[in-house]
Amino acid sequence: MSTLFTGASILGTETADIRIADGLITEIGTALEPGDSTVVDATGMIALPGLVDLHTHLRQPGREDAETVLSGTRAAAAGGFTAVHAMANTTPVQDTAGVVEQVAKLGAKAGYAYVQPVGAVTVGLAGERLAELEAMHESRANVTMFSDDGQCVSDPVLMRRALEYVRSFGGIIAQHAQEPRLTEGAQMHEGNVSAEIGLAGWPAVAEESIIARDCLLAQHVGSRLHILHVSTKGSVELIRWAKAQGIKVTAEATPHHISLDHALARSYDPRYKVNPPLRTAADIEALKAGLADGTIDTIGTDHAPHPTEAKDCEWAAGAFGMTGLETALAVVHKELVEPGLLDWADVARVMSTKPAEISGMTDQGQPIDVGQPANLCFYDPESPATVSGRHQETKSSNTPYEGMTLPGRVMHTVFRGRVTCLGGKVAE
Ligand SMILES: NC(=O)N[C@@H](CC(=O)O)C(=O)O
Ligand SMILES: [Zn+2]
Ligand SMILES: [Zn+2]
Repeated sequence: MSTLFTGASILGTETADIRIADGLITEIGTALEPGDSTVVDATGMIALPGLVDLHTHLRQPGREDAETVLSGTRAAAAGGFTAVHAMANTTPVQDTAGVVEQVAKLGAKAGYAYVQPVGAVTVGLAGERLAELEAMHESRANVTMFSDDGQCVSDPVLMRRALEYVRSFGGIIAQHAQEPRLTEGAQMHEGNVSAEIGLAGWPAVAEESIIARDCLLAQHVGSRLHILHVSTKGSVELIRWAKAQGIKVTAEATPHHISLDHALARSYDPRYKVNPPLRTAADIEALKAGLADGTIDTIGTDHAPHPTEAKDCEWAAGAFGMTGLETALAVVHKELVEPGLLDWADVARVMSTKPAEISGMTDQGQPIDVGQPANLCFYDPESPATVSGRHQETKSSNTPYEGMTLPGRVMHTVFRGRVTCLGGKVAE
């Protein structure tokens, strides 16, 4: 069985037909004969390697009311993703070989995207003692990335030990950079809007001080560090400095931090409540410039589904987090491609090649070439779509883009040769 995608523009440049069979790309060329292939029209669409997200909350085990591995990977397929990294803040926490293997197994069973579990750095995300990092690495889930995301590994000694520990097997620590003492009770970005509306502020320095510390620790012990959801201009500057020193640091920005700002909190709608908080226009500009010059390596969605009751309430009681898998590519198109900061090859880099490389994946993030695994995303850049949380694949409706029109949409997704999304509809 083979499928022929016709007329797509590969990374926004040459137009070609792409044939896939047996999980691989078997032919690329112009005016290919259909033969007995199923033909899928991709005219005018941008063909990208399947997107890879290093930062996804799938909520299973524990919060299946908000998301499951199945619903979350269906959302991934709808968003053009062929691999997601399932964050460790589940219940129970992904801090043992048993739990990470269970999550990987659920991913394989669902079949919509590669599910790579992230292991917790500390037992129960409690920040007190290291989890079984090596056992998780050696398990069938083959964990290489570890994170207490949701919590910061704030103890510098523990952070140092974690960095040292994973160095032996080429692992990486992904830090949620938030000095907890500086953010006690914090509700939103600390600035003129928080002062005006009377919500407790989360200062930029709470993020920047941890990034500075951890870059120096990574340098000291010679280990790899990844900074999750970078949100401030100062953070971008620190990471640019660290990279110039040769420190092995990589960094991520989310679609929401490059598109939305703290003024939205004036609505008191907890839909805009997220950790780290939405920042200022100047921070947004710095993040975009950082993505354009490579200081920021990846776009990570931080897809964080929450059930209605956790968001349908007053701001202070609302949960932190926003969904993002199904809007990520269109937001990147709008915020980075339309203004000319990135071209589609850059998008492939920040949303597929780089994240796959950071995680050490070998069959994702590959170029669109004959012989490569058939992991593909076809995006129509001229088909605006209005976001509706209720109509998304994710179980939760806490999208910050509700009612907004984004400039394009993912039409087809192929995961290891399986068409997981066709014409904007996720396969059954
Ligand atoms: N980003 C968030 O606001 N929330 C995330 C945790 C996290 O990414 O820190 C969640 O798990 O809900
Ligand atoms: Zn986080
Ligand atoms: Zn997260």
